[in-house]
Amino acid sequence: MSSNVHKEGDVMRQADPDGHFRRAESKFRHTIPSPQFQPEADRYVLYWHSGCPWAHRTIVTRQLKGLENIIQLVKLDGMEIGPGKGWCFTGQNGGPQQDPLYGFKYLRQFYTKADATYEGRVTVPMLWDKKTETIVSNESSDIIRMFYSAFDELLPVELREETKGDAGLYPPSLRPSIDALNEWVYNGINNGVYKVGFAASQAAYDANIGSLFESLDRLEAHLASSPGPYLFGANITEADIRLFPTIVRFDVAYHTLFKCNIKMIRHDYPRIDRWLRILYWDESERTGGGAFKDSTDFDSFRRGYAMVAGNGIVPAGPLPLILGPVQP
Ligand SMILES: N[C@@H](CCC(=O)N[C@@H](CS)C(=O)NCC(=O)O)C(=O)O
Repeated sequence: MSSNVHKEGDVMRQADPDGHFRRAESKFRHTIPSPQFQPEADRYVLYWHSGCPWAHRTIVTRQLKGLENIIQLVKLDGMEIGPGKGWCFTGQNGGPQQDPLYGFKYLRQFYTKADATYEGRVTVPMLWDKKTETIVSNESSDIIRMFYSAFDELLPVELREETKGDAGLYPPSLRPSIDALNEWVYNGINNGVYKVGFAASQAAYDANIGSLFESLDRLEAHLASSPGPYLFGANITEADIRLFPTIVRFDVAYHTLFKCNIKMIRHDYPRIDRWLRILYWDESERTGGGAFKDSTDFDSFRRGYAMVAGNGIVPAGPLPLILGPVQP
């Protein structure tokens, strides 16, 4: 009973027959660097949609790493429901009218170009290789790790992970701690909101809502017991990158549209809220000039979640969408 295989037209069906949402494994898991995929400028293209939290982490990382001139970005700006449809180009929400490489209208066309027999879900983010004309990866957690260091030889010395040492995004000294936190944050929070929001039965909702808020409580406690301002101290790490897209959507989308409404970040989790605002409002060099703020499109994800989890009506609040800047 897994959601691994979804036939065309199943875009809106997210839960398994028992009402539980189970995220499918990503199918394309190649790596850069590898013999087939070498780091080169202007060879790879990242396809994304601004509503998607998994794509959001790759966009943040691209900017934090200064990869803007190395990895091309192409924005899908629509979602159509029906057989053969899904993520698409409309030209009406800040993206191009059609794909600049092949003139495709749907993301699905890349998946079937890469693998004519592909039957899995057609998801963003997706990293495309222009040279071999195939998908490198459609797994955000792998893509961000490639971005940390695979292209470092093409970047100025000060942006390389080797130069940054313990201040890097995924420094060897912190890897076990980051991995451990990622694990429960993914299950309880990143994917936790989806297990609640896509639950198709009361039993599935009831089974998952508690662990989401227990995980948020645990996160608040983690921040209370750590030096801050970031999850692992004075430097932004992978743990912050992976958490941010979920937390920045929480009050304005998940709380209402996904029924994650036992508590709100801004009213009930002062340390998480502070952490969020420090990242969001930072437009200094530390964030590549605003990687978190620039990549956050509140309207896009409010509209997106209203469509997938509601009837398309976008709730007005809470206002403001995010509280103001705070000093780190
Ligand atoms: N494991 C993937 C998940 C990506 C994912 O689920 N993306 C969603 C958008 S937020 C998607 O494209 N959904 C379309 C579908 O499931 O049909 C990753 O982290 O990259």
